[in-house]
Amino acid sequence: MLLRVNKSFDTRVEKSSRVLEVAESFGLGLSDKRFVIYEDLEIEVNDGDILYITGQSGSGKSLLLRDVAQQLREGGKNVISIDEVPLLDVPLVDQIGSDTREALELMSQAGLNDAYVWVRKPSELSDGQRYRFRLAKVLESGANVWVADEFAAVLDRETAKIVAFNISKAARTRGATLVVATTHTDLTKYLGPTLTVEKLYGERVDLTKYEWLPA
Ligand SMILES: Nc1ncnc2c1ncn2[C@@H]1O[C@H](COP(=O)(O)OP(=O)(O)OP(=O)(O)O)[C@@H](O)[C@H]1O
Repeated sequence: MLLRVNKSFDTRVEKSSRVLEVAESFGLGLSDKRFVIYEDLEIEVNDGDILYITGQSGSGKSLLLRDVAQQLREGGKNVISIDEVPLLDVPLVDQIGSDTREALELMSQAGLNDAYVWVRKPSELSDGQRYRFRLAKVLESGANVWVADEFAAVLDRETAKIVAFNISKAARTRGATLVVATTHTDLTKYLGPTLTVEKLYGERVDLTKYEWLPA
């Protein structure tokens, strides 16, 4: 599916006296302009693709990820976003999988390998543990597009790499499309993306396609 992304904002700011002070002190022009982040960016996303969106904070990763998710949804895909996974206030092992075995399998795939954690409720977990549980729920969801903003940002880098490898493998196994965005650029080897999108300053975007041969 060929997606076209356009995104721009009005740069009009509220001219309070402090804003005017800042503008004057730092030579900031306050005339109304368009702030263009994406202009006719074309991205081809097919079933089973793995998109790795990187770029500095504020460069436009989330905007792109949300737009891609929305267009795929409009194209009839069943899209799940890790941020939207609802969690129940019961032990983890009771809210995933059709039985205990499957529950543990899903959580292990998402990098949750600790029995102590399996019997805890989401509210008793660290951010990183909760993130991995959400990933496990994504694996279980049966959706054909998996979207994760701030991907693995709350994980230490070693765990992030393992989780990236596991989720990518799970996506390939299930034929799901995976779209992740993060400032971290150290996951290419582990995700094995079919497309990397590096958002640079202004409207600049670097796209790199990879040929990936299933093992
Ligand atoms: N509603 C809005 N009005 C004006 N500018 C906006 C609006 N929403 C986002 N922006 C601008 O668009 C740019 C991209 O935002 P986006 O959230 O996609 O960044 P990001 O790369 O995901 O950053 P981060 O890694 O910090 O989450 C930012 O510079 C932000 O200021």
